Amino acid sequence: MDDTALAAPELGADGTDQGFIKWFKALPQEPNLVRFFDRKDFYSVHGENAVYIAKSFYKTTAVVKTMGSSSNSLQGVTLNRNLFETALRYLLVDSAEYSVQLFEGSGSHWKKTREASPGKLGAFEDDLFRNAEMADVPVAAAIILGYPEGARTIGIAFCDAAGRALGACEFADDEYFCNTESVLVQLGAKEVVLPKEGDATASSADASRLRDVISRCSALPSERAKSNFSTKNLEQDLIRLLRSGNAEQHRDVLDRPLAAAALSAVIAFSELMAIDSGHHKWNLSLYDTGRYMRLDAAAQRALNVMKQRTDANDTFSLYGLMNKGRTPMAKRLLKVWLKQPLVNLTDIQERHNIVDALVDDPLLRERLRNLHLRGLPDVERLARKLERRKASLADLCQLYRASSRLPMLVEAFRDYEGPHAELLSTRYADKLEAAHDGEHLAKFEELLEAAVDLDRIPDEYLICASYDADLQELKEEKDEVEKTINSIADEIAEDLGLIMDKTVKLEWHKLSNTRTRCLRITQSEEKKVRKKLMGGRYLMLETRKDGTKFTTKGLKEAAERLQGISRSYDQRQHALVEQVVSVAATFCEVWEGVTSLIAEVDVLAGFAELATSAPVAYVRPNMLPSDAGEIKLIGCRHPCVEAQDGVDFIKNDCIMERGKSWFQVITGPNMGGKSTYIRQAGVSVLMAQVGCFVPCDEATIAVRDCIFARVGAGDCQLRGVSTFMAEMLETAAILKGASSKSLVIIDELGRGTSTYDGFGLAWAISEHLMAEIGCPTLFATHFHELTALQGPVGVSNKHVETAIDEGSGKLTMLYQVAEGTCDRSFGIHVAEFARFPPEVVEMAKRKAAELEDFSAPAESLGLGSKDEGEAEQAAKRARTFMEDFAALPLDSLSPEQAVSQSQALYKQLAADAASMPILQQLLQV
Ligand SMILES: Nc1ncnc2c1ncn2[C@@H]1O[C@H](COP(=O)(O)OP(=O)(O)OP(=O)(O)O)[C@@H](O)[C@H]1O
Repeated sequence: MDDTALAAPELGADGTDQGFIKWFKALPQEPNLVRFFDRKDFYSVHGENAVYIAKSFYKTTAVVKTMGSSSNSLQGVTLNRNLFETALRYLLVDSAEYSVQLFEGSGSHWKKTREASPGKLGAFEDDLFRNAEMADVPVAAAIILGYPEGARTIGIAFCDAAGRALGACEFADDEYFCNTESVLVQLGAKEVVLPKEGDATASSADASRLRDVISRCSALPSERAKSNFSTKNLEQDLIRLLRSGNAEQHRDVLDRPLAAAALSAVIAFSELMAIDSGHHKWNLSLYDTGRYMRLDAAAQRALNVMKQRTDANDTFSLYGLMNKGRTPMAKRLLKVWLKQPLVNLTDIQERHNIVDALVDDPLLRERLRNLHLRGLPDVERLARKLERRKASLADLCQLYRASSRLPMLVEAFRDYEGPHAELLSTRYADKLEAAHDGEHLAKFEELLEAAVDLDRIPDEYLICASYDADLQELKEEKDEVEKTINSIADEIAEDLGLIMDKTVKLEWHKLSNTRTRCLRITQSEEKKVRKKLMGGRYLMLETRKDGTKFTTKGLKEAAERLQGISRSYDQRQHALVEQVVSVAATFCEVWEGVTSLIAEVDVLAGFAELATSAPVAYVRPNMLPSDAGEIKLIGCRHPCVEAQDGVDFIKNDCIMERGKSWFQVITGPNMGGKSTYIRQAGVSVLMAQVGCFVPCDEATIAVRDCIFARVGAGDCQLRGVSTFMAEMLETAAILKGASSKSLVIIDELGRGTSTYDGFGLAWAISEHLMAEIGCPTLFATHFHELTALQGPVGVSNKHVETAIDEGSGKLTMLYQVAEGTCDRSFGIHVAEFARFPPEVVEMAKRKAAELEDFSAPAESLGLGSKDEGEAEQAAKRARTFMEDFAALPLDSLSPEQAVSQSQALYKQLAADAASMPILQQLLQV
């Protein structure tokens, strides 16, 4: 943000108006709504929002001014245009948690002229994206819940304004709304319309769980009256909205009452009927929930799919890592793809084929990325502007620039001679060529070449005179008068003995509402010619420090003529721009097709770039049908961890075979690399199904229909779930949604609890996954007891290896995942590390096997006895120490925590030993 953006403009008289304050205070209070007031040269925000805006954007409340008197006062803060746009972007797009209203007027007369919310940006689109890329596709959704025949059923519809796509579907869901959650994640909905509480048919428990799901998916719930869900006019509305003009062919949607109700609500919310330019432009489909891989919000988070505000750098998230596209369209498409990984084997392989071609042919990749795609404008947004007839001549010229690149793209594809030549030809070259033929974009280019004065670009965007006879005539007249003005000026200069453009200049002078031509001379020149100037021929206009302005009757008349002609010329320009825009708008459909091809090529070329530029090159995964029982990731890495500076990543194999190692339990110390190992497997599967190569040396992946991820306590706290049990039960319920074709990743379930409840549930979940679902599962846990699991799917126990340097006592994480269960003497290593006397460690080692059995007699602790009572006491104390030590959840503590807690126990023991010579003796040996 620059300094000018931070200077708060002063609130004027309007702001202090008592009428305004009274009127403002009477407005209904609505949470998450920010009202802006357009005060012509700046904007203002009032009340509580003023403080919020000041803190968020000025980083100080000093800019908040109190208006009015003490009995009737109101806080206000002002924003210049830049800051207004920044605030809008934050409220509506980045945080996507607010609605915004803009009021225009003065005094106490203000009218709401525009409003927007995260799922409906239309009214502010130009302000939002004038100086910033549109990073997301704004999708609005509507949900209605019903219980036909007693079954909990969801109707959901969405509106993707950018892609002009409407969709709806209806499905049964469980009490945790797992299916709804994955559909919301797939759609990337920013705002979800729901029937107003009270109006809704949903039970209150269901309604509140549904709201939780919506928030978990980072969408804003937006309540609307039940009447918005009425389907009374739906068919008529669809006839007007749909490209086909035919509602009948959408009986698949219309005959599903809840889907249709949700569709009505999303159409009403997005105000589609009110936007004439959108009529007959929309496509409607019955949304197939099985079309894409399902990811719930927790899986998205666990796999770091999307960027978080707290990410220290871009490569922390998969999106940041994979976002190598050159155009804004590619950036948006990647977000959509990451939410909608493919499940159809052929479609996945087709994307891999294209990436393959681009990996194998670096020249083609280079040509596409660095010559033809780099610097392309946001064609998608420009085309939409054009469609709404809001495009300027400059916008059309941007589209012209994009259009002229298409033949080069075609040529680049045609030059490729590798194994995927036919695919590149049919998928891109042929289509782009057809879009650019004489009937389509070549014609669009001709139109602009004929219409736009290309010589004046980029200084001015004007229709060229030759395009229109009237304009030509006006231009000639204008040139003629300008010539006259110049010769009058020359003649004046000669008369005064001055040199044009040196000692005298021809300039503009503002006279009330008009401008006229004049001559200006400096003060010192004025002294020399003052006599002549005062001679009556010259009319003095103004004398200031920077000189004296004057004119003559002839010059003034000529300037007036020029003004008249200029006005007509400008009007003609304006009319012609409108004409050109409306002709250009007939090409919108072609642009839509081109946009999606460019975006796709750009994303895939970015994947190829990532695959080749990663610290270790990625490989093309061999994809198998989803019923194949095999996921083999050889030399697998976590792409985000690997990409961090200074990380020397240790690769691991993750081989999951049905019947052998379909269910893997990974144990090992905290910070040992368990999470990274299980997440990198999930990330690789996700990347493969998005169409990307994978961070492995070799990979075979049976397509997954969904990835479920559950992460333990950390996540629980984040979500504010009241009890740990609730989280566990929810996990058990959510896993009902998994099938044998899913991938389940569970990380440290039950961490933070030492109760048997946690373990019992972890066991129950595992049993359920193995016996009932049979899906490949990676389970990182500190419950060693889970390693005793057995099942027909094949359980494989793994552990992450650590090493203790005997000399320094330093514990090193090797990050190597090895077969078998974790070495349980880890706790003893920690004790060594904590510099326990070797004898105590020795004793602990001997007793390690019996740790659970604390009934060992005193002698077994090797205490011997002179005095039975004292020995007994010492043994008792030693046993307590052993009990306490055994109870430390060493595997779920960091090494530092383990050491400090062990040391604390030891210190206590040593202190108690002060009064127990036997114990003292033992500790000092
Ligand atoms: N294979 C690896 N190669 C290099 N560094 C790794 C590897 N795996 C993990 N790390 C590093 O170790 C850190 C801890 O790893 P991770 O979170 O996976 O451990 P964990 O055993 O799951 O611990 P926790 O139980 O605390 O989640 C990671 O942030 C990463 O920096």
